[in-house]
Parts: sequence; C-alpha cells; structure tokens
Amino acid sequence: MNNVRHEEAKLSAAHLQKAFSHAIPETAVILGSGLGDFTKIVKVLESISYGDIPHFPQSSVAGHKGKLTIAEVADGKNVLIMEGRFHYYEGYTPQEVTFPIAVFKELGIKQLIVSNAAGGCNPSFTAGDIMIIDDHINLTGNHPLIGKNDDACGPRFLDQTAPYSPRLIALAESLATESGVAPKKGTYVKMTGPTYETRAEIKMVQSYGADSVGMSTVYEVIMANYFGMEVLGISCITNMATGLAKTHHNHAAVVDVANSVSEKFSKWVKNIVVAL
Ligand SMILES: O=P(O)(O)O[C@H]1O[C@H](CO)[C@@H](O)[C@H]1O
Ligand code: HPA
Repeated sequence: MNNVRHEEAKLSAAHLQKAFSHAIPETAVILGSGLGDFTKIVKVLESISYGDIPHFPQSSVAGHKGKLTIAEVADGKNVLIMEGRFHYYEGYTPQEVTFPIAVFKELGIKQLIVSNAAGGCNPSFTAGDIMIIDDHINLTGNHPLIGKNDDACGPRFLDQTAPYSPRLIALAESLATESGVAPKKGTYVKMTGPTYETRAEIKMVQSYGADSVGMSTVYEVIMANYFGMEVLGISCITNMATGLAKTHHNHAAVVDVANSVSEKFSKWVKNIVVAL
C-alpha cells in the first residue's frame, strides 16, 4: 500500500476547490483541543463540515468541531482553519490521521501552523503556559510514511533535522510580546493515548528530554515536512503531566484550560498569519 492516499487526496481537494467560493489560502492552522475560539477573532467567510468532504475522516473528540473554514485575518489575507483534528487513538491509521495534510498539499498550502493541548513535563512550566515546539519525539511505534513511497510526493528517507521551521519560530518569537504571550520553547512527545501517562512514563519521557506530552501533532508534522511545507507548532500546557500535577487528569479540565488561554493564543496566531 502507498504511504500517501494521493488519488483520494486529489479528489477531496478538487471537491473543496469547487465547494469554497473563496480562493484557498496558502496558510493553514490546525486547532487543538479547546482552541476553537480562534475563529471568534477572525472573520469567518465560509465553512464545510468534514462529513461533506469526500474521503475525509470524522472528528469524534470533545473540543474538536469538525469543519474546514476559510477566514479573513486582515485585509486581503485569508487562512484555512481545521476546526478539529483526527487522532491515532480514535482508531484512525497514521495515514488517515494525516489525510488532511495530503489534501492541503493538493490545495497548495505552503505553511502549516499546528496547535495542541498538552501536559507539561518540564518542571519549570505551569498550566496555562504556551510552548513553541522546536522538536518532537514520536513514541507511538507507528509512522505515517510507512508504505510504498511515491517519489513524486516526497523522499523515501526524510530528513528531520528541523521539522519546525526556524524562520517561523523566529517570526512567532518576534510577535510574542505585542501579542501578550511569553512562550517557552521545547520538545513535544507524542504518545498514542488514549490513556494519560503514568508517573513512570512521564519520568521516562523527561529523561528523553520531553518538555510537553500529548497524543497528536507529530504525524501531521511529519507529513507536512514530507510535502515540503513550513511548519510552526504550538503547545498549550493545559496541565502539568502525571506526577508533576497535584490533581488527576480529565479531558473536560484540559478543554477548560485551553479555552482560558485561547484568547491570547488566538491573538498571537492571528498576528503570525498576518505577518507571513
Ligand atoms: O492534541 P489535541 O488534539 O489538542 O488534544 C489533546 O487533548 C486530548 C487529551 O485531553 C488528547 O487528544 C490530546 O492529544
Ligand atoms: N498527556 C497527554 N495528552 C494531553 C495531556 C497530558 O497530560 N494534556 C492534554 N493533552
């Protein structure tokens, strides 16, 4: 089996190009759990439900709305927003999780901003912090590029020296203060979920150098790298990770904290998109 569902991605992209009345922007944003309020500070122009896009998976997680939206961030500057993502633990294969990225490639997306809710493993972090992802660890034992490689899509052996664009990181940092954020920077580790981690697992990933931990993002980033997109990654630290947290975890609390940082996160992301 091919690692990229290229023909289906082309069909989905062709459908979207016809269904949207606005031109598809060159920048896309994926909103993580509880970060959906980004659409409140931009001018939403039009949306299409995932259910109406051929071959698209469906969101099943609370805090993930399940639609693709074009919105205006400034005069003449639009952005494509994925309101909700797909996770490996939902039962999707890594190829299904990253199918939207293959569609983005067909739509001509050049820059991808990915966001997530994550646990903080770095003891200097606190819940409510925002972290620029500058590297990642894929601890899932699976990979979206497994399968027969189509050299026309991307290389068989993809370099991962800088999965997150140094240019976009510098841009995000330069706009932080005026946007009201003081971002940390660090390494995100992707576990499969759906369980939150044990204390021992967090000790292990800390020893690997993880600063934040979650159940998403990395497959999307690998696929975007494969297609040559520039990637910016942002974690909202919604809780300290297991063993560092004083309380037990639950998804409603994750979404609540993400909602509470959503305003400053959104302002920052908007400023970044405008500056691109
Ligand atoms: O990574 P996002 O989609 O933001 O969601 C995070 O929040 C959920 C757990 O509360 C998991 O899905 C985890 O990955
Ligand atoms: N672990 C994994 N995923 C998460 C967490 C966490 O502590 N918080 C939000 N998403």
